[in-house]
Amino acid sequence: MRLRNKPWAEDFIAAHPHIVIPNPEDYKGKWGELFQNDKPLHIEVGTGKGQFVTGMAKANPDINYMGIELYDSVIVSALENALEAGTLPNLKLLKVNGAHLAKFFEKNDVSRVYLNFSDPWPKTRHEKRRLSHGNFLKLYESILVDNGEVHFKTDNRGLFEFSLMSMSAYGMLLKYVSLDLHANMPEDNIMTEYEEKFSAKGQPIYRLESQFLTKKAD
Ligand SMILES: C[S@@+](CC[C@H](N)C(=O)[O-])C[C@H]1O[C@@H](n2cnc3c(N)ncnc32)[C@H](O)[C@@H]1O
Repeated sequence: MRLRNKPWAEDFIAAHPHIVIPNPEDYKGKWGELFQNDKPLHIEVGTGKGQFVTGMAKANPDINYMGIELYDSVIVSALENALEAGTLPNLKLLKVNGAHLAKFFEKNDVSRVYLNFSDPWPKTRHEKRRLSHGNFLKLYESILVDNGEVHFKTDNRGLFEFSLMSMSAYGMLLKYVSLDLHANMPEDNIMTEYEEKFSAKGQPIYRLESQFLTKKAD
């Protein structure tokens, strides 16, 4: 059943606490207890309707996935996608602001961060809201394992260039950069909703993989 009536979203979400975690602060430092295993945890910040995390969870049962989304009205669609996909014990959703990740995760909780088609916030005065701004990178570093990675896809050239510069200025290693992912699409690429929409229009998809480097002691 597809829910169109968004006022129902809150109740629908609350009825599925095994997928949309109602008390994420309880698992800080011990997410393995929730998943009942010690597999690595990969999170997507700004998961939208969750097509990517659901597809990744199906394709990679040895990794735990968590889709993080700000809005009830959007995460309800991710929940519907997760339910339609059937039993995926390695998939959870969190309805929280990505700016507050440190409330729910601590160092070594997360092995990889995905940022897919993040809002570009094109005005310079809003650049701190971009999910690849240095302040967000610092936050990701504080919850990732040593040498943890950030994987990023976008259709937006301005955001892509900003993110390359931001990650490079932060001292991250740029491991992979593509200016047209679909020209030579990796077999294991899982498309997001936005990726499908923009690539269908013939727009190039930019992608990068970057890695935090362990800081040497002085
Ligand atoms: C443009 S959509 C992309 C959705 C999906 N990742 C995709 O590629 O199809 C960006 C999503 O990020 C969410 N978002 C933006 N800022 C966020 C934040 N600070 N924390 C969590 N989600 C956020 C928005 O609500 C929106 O659903």
